[in-house]
Amino acid sequence: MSGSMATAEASGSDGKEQEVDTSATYYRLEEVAKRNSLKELWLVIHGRVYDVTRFLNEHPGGEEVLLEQAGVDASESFEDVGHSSDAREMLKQYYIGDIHPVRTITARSPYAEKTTEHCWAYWILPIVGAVLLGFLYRYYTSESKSS
Ligand code: HEM
Repeated sequence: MSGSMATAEASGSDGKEQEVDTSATYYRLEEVAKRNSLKELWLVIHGRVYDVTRFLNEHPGGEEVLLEQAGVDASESFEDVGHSSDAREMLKQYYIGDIHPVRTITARSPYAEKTTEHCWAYWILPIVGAVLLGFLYRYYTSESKSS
């Protein structure tokens, strides 16, 4: 936690460069999804992006399982296998960046709320208009009857 915050703070000032061991690179899920072949194979485990292209032949679990998870979030499959701590240690070698945090947040709530607001406006305006027209119609018809 504090590590990533330090990175974010330091990335703005050039003087602190030596203190920053990992300047975070962010990828979007769409970018990861494009690397889904034997030529180039990326996958996501717990929000981190791994380029496992050169690991395919070396994976003790075989390249087939990695191909199945190519370009997608493989966190669940990775955990289901119960990989050893050695395997987790190996992840570091293939780490290339993180999944973009902003996109994940905006994709969930604020946009969804906005669309509902729009829907309401689209519904309410015609209804209010129709009710007003109804009243006007009744007003005029009752007036013409009484006269
Ligand atoms: C970069 C990511 C990965 C690394 C570094 C990695 C590493 C390893 C290692 C070192 C082993 C040997 C057993 C162990 O030490 O736990 C292993 C086995 C295995 N892995 Fe992975 N793995 C990765 C991703 C995956 C993924 C995404 C799957 C998807 C299902 C997977 C499925 C398996 C299976 C089925 C085995 C065989 C387990 C067994 O023989 O008991 N691995 N992996």
